Amino acid sequence: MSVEIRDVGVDLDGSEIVRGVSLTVAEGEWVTVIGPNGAGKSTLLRAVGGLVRFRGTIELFGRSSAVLSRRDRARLVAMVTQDPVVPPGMVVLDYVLLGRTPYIRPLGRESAADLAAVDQALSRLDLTRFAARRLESLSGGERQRVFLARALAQGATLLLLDEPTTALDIGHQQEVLELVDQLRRDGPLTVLATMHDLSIAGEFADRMVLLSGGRVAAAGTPREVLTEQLLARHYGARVRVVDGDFGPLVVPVRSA
Ligand SMILES: Nc1ncnc2c1ncn2[C@@H]1O[C@H](COP(=O)(O)OP(=O)(O)OP(=O)(O)O)[C@@H](O)[C@H]1O
Repeated sequence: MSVEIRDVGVDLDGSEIVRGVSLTVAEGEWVTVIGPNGAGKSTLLRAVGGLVRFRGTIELFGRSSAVLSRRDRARLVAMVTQDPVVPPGMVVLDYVLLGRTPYIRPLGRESAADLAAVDQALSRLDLTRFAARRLESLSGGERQRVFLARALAQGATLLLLDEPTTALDIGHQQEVLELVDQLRRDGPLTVLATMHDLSIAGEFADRMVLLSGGRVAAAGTPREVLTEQLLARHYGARVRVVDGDFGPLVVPVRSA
C-alpha cells in the first residue's frame, strides 16, 4: 500500500477540521478527494504530506509517517499545492532544482544526475524554453507547470496534487493530467489528488473519496461517488450526471 490513513483527525485553531478519516491508496493507483469548499480536502492532503499535525495513523509505503525524517519523506512524497511560496526573483531552472534538495548533501553541490533530472522534468512539461525566466514573469498556467516540474524532479513515488489544474485553461488541464497519468503508467507513481472539476476528476481517478464536513461521506469508483443524489446532498448542487467515455460527466443545471 502506498498510503494507509487510519482514523485520522486534524484540529486547526481548536476546530476539528478532519474527523475519523480512513482511506488507502494502493501502489500505482490514482485516488481523488472531492468535496465542497471547506470540507477539509487540503488539510487531509497536508496531513499526508507531513505539513500539519494529526491524530491517528498515516503510513507511507509501510512506514509510519510520524517517524519519517524530512529528507526521507521528501524522497517519497512530492506535493503540488495551489499557491506555493516562490522565492522572489528565482528563475525556473533554480526553482525546479529545489526539487533535488533531498538528494544534495548540506552545503554540497548538485550532481550531474540532479541536473539531468531537472532537464528531464523541464522537457516533459514543455518548459525548457522558460528555464532562464523568472517565475513571476510566467502566466498562471505556466507557473503551475513549473510547480509540477519541481515535483517530478524530486523523483518521489507518491504525488500529492492539491487542485493542480485550477489556474490552467482546459487544454493545459488535459495536458497536465494526461502527463501525470502517463508518468503513473510508466511508474512507479501513486497519485492522491484533490479537484473541484468533477467530470475531469472522474475521468482520471481510479477511485474517489467524497469528503464533507471533514468526514468521508462516500468512497468508491467515480460512477459510485458522482451521483446526482450525493452531489445534491453534499454540495447543494443541481446537476445531471451523464455517461462519458471515461467516466460520468457532471453537468450543472440551472433552476427553472
Ligand atoms: N490554519 C487554520 N486555522 C483554522 N481553520 C483553518 C485553518 N486552515 C484551514 N482552516 C479551515 O478548515 C476548513 C477546511 O479547509 P481546507 O482548506 O482543508 O478545505 P478544502 O476542502 O480544501 O476547501 P476548498 O475546496 O475551499 O479549497 C475550512 O473551514 C478552513 O477555513
